[in-house]
Amino acid sequence: MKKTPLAFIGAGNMARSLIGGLIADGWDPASISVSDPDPDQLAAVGRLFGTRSAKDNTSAVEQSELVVLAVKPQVMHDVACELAATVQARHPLVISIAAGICSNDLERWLGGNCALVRCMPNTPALVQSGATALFANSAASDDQKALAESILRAVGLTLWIEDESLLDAVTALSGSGPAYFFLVIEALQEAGQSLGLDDKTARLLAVQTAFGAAKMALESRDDAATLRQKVTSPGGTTEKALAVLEEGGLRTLFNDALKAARDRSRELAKQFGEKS
Ligand SMILES: NC(=O)C1=CN([C@@H]2O[C@H](COP(=O)(O)OP(=O)(O)OC[C@H]3O[C@@H](n4cnc5c(N)ncnc54)[C@H](O)[C@@H]3O)[C@@H](O)[C@H]2O)C=CC1
Ligand SMILES: O=C(O)[C@@H]1CCC=N1
Repeated sequence: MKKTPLAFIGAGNMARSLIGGLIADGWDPASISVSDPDPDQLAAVGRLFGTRSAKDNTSAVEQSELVVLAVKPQVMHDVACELAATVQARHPLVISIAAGICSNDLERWLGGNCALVRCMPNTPALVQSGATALFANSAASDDQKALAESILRAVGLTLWIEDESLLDAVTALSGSGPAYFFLVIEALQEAGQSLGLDDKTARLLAVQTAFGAAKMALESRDDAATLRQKVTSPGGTTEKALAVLEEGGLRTLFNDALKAARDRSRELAKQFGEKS
C-alpha cells in the first residue's frame, strides 16, 4: 500500500474523483487527511473511502508531505492565506487543481518560495481514466515533480506542459470535456427514445457506443477522421447523419464552446487572482 501522507483541502466532486482513483490504485485511505468546513461533505468522503477527517485545513496540512488544494477558485485566496504559515514551516509540495488560478498568485498567497504544481485533472479520475496536464513552478524539485506525477498517473493519463498559460486551453478541452461527452450521450439517448427505443435500451446503446468509440480512438493506429470514414458507408445511413451534424455547424459549435471555456478560465484568473 502507498502511504505518503496526503492532505486534500476540500472534499467536493473533484477531490472525491481523485481520492477514489488513488484508493483504487492501492493508496492507504488512512494516509489521506481531508478537510472541509461543510460537515456533510467531510462525513460523506470519510464514509465512502475511509479517509481521515481533519478538524480544519491547517491540521490536515500539518500531517502531510503533499497537499492537494481542491477548492473553488473563488475561495482559493482565503484558503491559501490561511495555510501560509503551516506551508512555510513544513514545505510540503502543494498541488492546485483550481481552474484559472495562476501559480504565481498562489505562491504569493502561500508566503512565497513554495514548491507548487498546478494541474488540470478531470472527473474520470474516479474510474482511473482521467486526463491531467501538469505545470510545475521553478521551486519544485525533480523529485517533487515525480511525486505529483505519480499521484495523477494513479488516476489516468498525465502530461506536462511548459507554458502555464496553456492550462486555460487544457481546462476547456479535458477539464470540462467529460461534460461535453455526457451531453452527447444524453442527446443520443433522447434521440433514440424519440425513435421508439425504451430508455434503458437507448441509454445502454449510447453509453457503450461512446465507450467503444473512445477505446478504438485510443488503441487504433488510425486517426479519428479515418475511423469515422470507416463507419461511413457511401450512400449509407451514417453519411446522412453526419451531413446533418456538419450542416448544423457542430465543429463551429465546439470551437466556440472551447473558446468560451478558455476565456472563462482566463477571467477566473483575473477575477480571483489579483488579491494580495
Ligand atoms: N469538477 C470538475 O470536473 C473539475 C474541477 N476542477 C477544479 O477543482 C476545484 C474543486 O471543484 P469541485 O470539486 O467541482 O467543487 P465542489 O464545490 O464540488 O467542491 C469544493 C469543496 O470545497 C469546500 N470548501 C469550501 N470552502 C472551503 C474552505 N475554506 N476550506 C476547505 N474546503 C472548502 C466545499 O465545501 C466543497 O466541498 C475547483 O477549483 C475546480 O476548478 C478541476 C478539474 C475538473
Ligand atoms: O467547470 C469548472 O469550472 C471546472 C473546471 C473544469 C471542470 N470543472
